[in-house]
Amino acid sequence: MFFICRLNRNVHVIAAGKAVLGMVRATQDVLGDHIVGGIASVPYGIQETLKKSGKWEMIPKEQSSFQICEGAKNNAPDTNSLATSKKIHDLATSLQGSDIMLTLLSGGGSALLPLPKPPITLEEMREMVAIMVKHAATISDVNTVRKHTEVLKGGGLAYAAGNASVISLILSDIIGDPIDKIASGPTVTDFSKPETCMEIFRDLNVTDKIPKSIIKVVENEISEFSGHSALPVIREIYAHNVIVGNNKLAVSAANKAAEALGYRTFVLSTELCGEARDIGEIFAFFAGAIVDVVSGDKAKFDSKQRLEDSFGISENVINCVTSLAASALKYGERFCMLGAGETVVNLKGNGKGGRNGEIALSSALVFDLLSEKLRDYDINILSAGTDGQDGPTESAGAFSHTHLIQEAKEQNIDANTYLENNDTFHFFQKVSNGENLFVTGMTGTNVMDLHIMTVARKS
Ligand SMILES: Nc1ncnc2c1ncn2[C@@H]1O[C@H](COP(=O)(O)OP(=O)(O)OP(=O)(O)O)[C@@H](O)[C@H]1O
Ligand SMILES: O=C(O)[C@H](O)CO
Repeated sequence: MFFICRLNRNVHVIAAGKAVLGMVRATQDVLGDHIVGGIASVPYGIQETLKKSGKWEMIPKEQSSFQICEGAKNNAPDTNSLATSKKIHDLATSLQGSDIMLTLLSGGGSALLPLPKPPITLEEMREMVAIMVKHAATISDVNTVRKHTEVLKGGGLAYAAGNASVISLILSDIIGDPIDKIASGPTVTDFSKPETCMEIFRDLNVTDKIPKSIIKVVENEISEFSGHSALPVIREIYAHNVIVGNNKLAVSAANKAAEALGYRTFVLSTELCGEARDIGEIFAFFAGAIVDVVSGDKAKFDSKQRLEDSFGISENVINCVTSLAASALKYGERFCMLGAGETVVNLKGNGKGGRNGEIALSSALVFDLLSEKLRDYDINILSAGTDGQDGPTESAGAFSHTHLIQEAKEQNIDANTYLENNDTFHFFQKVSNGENLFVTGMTGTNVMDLHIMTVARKS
């Protein structure tokens, strides 16, 4: 793509997402007074949290023409983020051809940039997302629908900026870094067809539950644009979209930190997805398979077989992990397996929890199943959201270990009941006074979830 724009005190910054405050600050440091103003839509409380944790390098410098607006409690669009979106839309439409709109985007941007297409209301958008998420829709599916039903998404923000030059710096929180899906792609030409929205509703079996106004907007689009892109392809010429970070960076940093602490490490994948509980069980069965190899016993309960049969993990990968771990453990070293990605939860209960709570608790239940075999090993798992928020909870995630379930039993807490009710937050809050909850507060970044398992022989 050929792209020229002249930097001359003409940069307007528009930022939206959980991780954009630090990005705003970095652009201020680099561009100085070339930035003439802007608006950042960020989550409630993030400025205070970052200040309290001493992350001053992530706090933007004060500038009267730059507004920082907080909103979207619990990552759901609200009247505050709607008001901010309207201001952002007005700013974008006021730009001239000689202006540069520097857009900073990260995950969480969808809830922070809501502007439903009439007659859809904010409440109906919230309802639609809640229904889809409850039926385990992936974020890609949710955002495909958002792109067709909201003004600023699916390239709408770039479109509003008319002839201004649009440059977007994007921090990815979606597997595979799809620029059109992250924060619902406000500056990316949308090539998805509106028909896909109806297919997604059908596949999730939720068509009847989706508010009528949303169905109507999608149907109108289908008849209006049938067979074409929802936006003129010419938008591509003006928008330059660049991924500036993703979960591979976070995993690589965690991997280096583990090595520095003396662990032998293995990265299972940075694209873990599917049902959260499966990922928890996979990690725990890997621990079982590792211990089987170290002990050389003919296992009573074959974890390797379980990894292959129930989760389709290839024999090659299992052998690779177990032999690496076994060679470390045999020589007194510790082993660390890392993974990252974003799972889904098929919500059946009415409890409070998140993907990471489910991963931690389901891994603990497998540890309990394998407790006899694992008794000479110190095995811990941390599963957490890099943004510091695990679903609608106050924690980033939770720790799991080989005696967690036993500990809970001794405290008359039944893990299965909590897991079945999707109530993992309360489980972890209750057991041992919450010592296994991982509470960080908002971190100022957002590159999906991290899962870390350490395995060591007990001394
Ligand atoms: N009670 C619960 N137990 C388990 N998971 C839940 C529960 N309630 C919500 N979730 C899950 O939490 C997730 C929504 O949380 P959140 O809005 O923080 O998502 P996110 O993907 O981390 O946000 P973003 O990507 O926009 O930064 C969904 O995957 C949803 O299924
Ligand atoms: O904001 C969003 O849409 C999600 O975090 C994915 O980027």
